[in-house]
Amino acid sequence: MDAAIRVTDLAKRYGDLRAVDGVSFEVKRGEFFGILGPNGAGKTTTLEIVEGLRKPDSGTVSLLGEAPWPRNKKLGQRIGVQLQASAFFDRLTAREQARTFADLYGVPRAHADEMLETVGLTEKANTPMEKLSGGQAQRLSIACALIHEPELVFLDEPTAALDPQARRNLWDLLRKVNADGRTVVLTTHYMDEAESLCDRVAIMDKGKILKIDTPAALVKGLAAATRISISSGFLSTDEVREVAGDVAQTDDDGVELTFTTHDPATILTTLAARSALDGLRVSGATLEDVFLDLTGREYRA
Ligand SMILES: Nc1ncnc2c1ncn2[C@@H]1O[C@H](COP(=O)(O)OP(=O)(O)OP(=O)(O)O)[C@@H](O)[C@H]1O
Repeated sequence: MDAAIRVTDLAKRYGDLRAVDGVSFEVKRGEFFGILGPNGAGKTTTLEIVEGLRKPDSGTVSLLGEAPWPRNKKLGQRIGVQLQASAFFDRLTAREQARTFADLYGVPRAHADEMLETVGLTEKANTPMEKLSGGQAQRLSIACALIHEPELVFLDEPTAALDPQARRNLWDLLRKVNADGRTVVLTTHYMDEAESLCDRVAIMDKGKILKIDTPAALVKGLAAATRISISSGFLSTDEVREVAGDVAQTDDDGVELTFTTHDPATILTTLAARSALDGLRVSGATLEDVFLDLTGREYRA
């Protein structure tokens, strides 16, 4: 089957800044695809070019088999773009916003109410935008992006600034959107979000895609395997290095001393012998380790 999105050698500069610097990737139909990277990596610019909102300096985009630029009316009905909540009218209620979108897309207004139900906002249908919580406003923006039942949905940092519970609720909603057969493309600077939701993740930094794979394969390909944390104050970072020659990356933030190792068994035995197991946490490598491995620096969203 043809790809939902095919991007080849995309580039976009703002003055001297290469915001997008030779980006290529493909998204399969039905896939949940994530672009993960810190602030300023170029995720939004990439997404806007793919959506047809911005013109690239060079490179090509095929979106559902069409060119999104210059503005392509055929695509409007087939894709959904989640707008930031700030793009709504404050005084309108959730239902009025959703109905406005239904009118814009020429779909029955009943769809607006169905979508509010899908995103769990029926109870807030008569609440004005300005009185919705951050999570509710994000849900409304997703409802509006889905109102015309697009094949493909773009979400730009959909859970930014939400509390952990609201984020997890929204994750469930996004999984449902994808399980309904829609292709979902999301940008995020949250590692755990990419890991939990996406079939495949493109790790982006400084305008370039460094690697694309499933979260599991990204982590598996990594040399650093196990992350061990113990309470601070039992050993110094120097002592950790002494105890275990095979230690990469130690960090003591005053609460926890954390390091990664290829040889957890030996190190855990040594820590036990020194009665330094207080607050012990052991975990496998995460996408944060992948980022560190790829860029040589800690991930700071
Ligand atoms: N219209 C613009 N004019 C000039 N520079 C821009 C413009 N839009 C973005 N940039 C710059 O291009 C770079 C990439 O920005 P972009 O918004 O694509 O990154 P991002 O990965 O989406 O980051 P964020 O998570 O902060 O939104 C940044 O350094 C940003 O400051």
